[in-house]
Amino acid sequence: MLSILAFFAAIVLLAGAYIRHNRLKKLPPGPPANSLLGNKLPDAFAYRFFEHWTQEYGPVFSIRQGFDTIVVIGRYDAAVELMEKEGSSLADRPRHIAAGDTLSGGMRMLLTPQGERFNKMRRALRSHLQPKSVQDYEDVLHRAALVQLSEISQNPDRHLEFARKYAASVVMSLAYGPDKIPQSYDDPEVQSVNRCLTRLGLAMRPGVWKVDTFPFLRYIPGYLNQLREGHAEELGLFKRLLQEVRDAPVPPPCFGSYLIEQQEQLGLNDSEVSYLAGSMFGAGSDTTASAISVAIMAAATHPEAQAAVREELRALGRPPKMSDKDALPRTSAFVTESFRWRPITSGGFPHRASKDLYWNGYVIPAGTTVIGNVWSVGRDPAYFPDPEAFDPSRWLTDSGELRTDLKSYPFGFGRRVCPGQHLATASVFLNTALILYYFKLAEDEKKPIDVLAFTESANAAPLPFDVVFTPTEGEHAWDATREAIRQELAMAA
Ligand code: HEM
Repeated sequence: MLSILAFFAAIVLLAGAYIRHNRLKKLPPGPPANSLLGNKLPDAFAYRFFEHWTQEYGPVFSIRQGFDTIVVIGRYDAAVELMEKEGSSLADRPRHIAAGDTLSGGMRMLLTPQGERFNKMRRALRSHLQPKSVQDYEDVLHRAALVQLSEISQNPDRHLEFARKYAASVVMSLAYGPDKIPQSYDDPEVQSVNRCLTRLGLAMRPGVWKVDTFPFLRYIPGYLNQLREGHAEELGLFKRLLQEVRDAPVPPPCFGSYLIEQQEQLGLNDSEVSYLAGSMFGAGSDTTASAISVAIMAAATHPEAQAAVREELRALGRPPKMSDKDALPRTSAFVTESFRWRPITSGGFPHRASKDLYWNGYVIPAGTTVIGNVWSVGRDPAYFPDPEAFDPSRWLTDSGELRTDLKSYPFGFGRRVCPGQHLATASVFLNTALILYYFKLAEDEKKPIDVLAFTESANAAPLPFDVVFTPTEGEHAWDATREAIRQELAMAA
């Protein structure tokens, strides 16, 4: 008993010394903290709460959770200076024993620490998701977007569900080939992958797995069994899905085929390539679906911005395509503003400093968790005046072109920036353009949309909301609109 007490006393003393040592290093300012437990954080929407601390303590503030220091960046210039320019020193992730090491076996790219495995995975994903490769997927995206449009035209009340099905179709088809396009979001394979994602989301919730704060808990027999079983299940699923690609008589055009063909050159083992393809679904499906739904929400609640986009789209004289993007700056600006207004990964994803970093006379010590708070960076009043206003014109030059000198970082920062950003942007652009070409969107007066009602999770999804869809030509044009969409879909099939 005495030795256990002595052990814990030593931990407390060491932690105290560590905290004092970091204080001496002049950390960025921050709210006062309990000397042992650190700062109390709200149970929900910490990223919104952090905006208040940004206003109070400045663009870069520090907080503490147990023994860990966390630095939060909430303004544009500081994000560029630290997250972007110091990107190579912030390419690591904080250690996630529960979700990363155990549940993902260290192979889920999002949680993989900086190092050889991360570099190999990133190289493989990048080559397949760069802008040029995304262009090659134009037909897949176009067909899937038309399917979504057609479904909305039949059952407008279910627009959220159709956005989820669209995103699942695109990512499944890109990862495993066109045969894998699900017929519905309830498809058993989509559901199996989603079960894994739910488990991941739970394992990543701060405080759920105490082992992430007290690593010695990992040695308690049986403690991590539930996560180990989860890992075995998801590895089995990801391996089976990739094996189906391997067994196909003709390799389908997809990321899975590329991984199998290039496996040796990429230097990745069977489990790693399986996880890489499987992670694509995890990272890219619900995020894209939520971003499409946010654009729908923005359109329904901002009739003038919506009308400006429709005018541009209608001037084309035919339904828009992905390749029209350069000719549709207002539509692009609308999408970019929807990313800023309600970013999906609102709180950003934690990075880890691999060396001491210096900012304005403060030190961010090596080992610190650094979070670029996407919500706040996109609300920096110096760059985005009246930040809560939805105003696509902030992304346009005086001559109406899309600005290239501004970003709101919805896809994160530096070396860990989302490799799927071009694909996701193409998806949101195409769906927004097609929906606003064919339909006028409005709020239901009896059920106004709560534009702040989102899920509390790493990727925020809008809670169900009602939208009134009316054909662009008016109520009388429902049949003609459905027929026009049906014909376009037939041509694209
Ligand atoms: C609107 C949709 C999307 C949003 C908002 C989004 C956002 C993000 C963010 C914020 C990160 C973390 C960046 C950081 O650490 O600073 C991330 C990482 C990642 N995303 Fe996306 N993403 C989206 C779609 C996609 C798609 C379509 C794919 C793939 C098909 C994808 C694959 C990934 C992967 C693999 C990572 C991990 C990268 C790493 O840790 O190095 N994402 N995403």
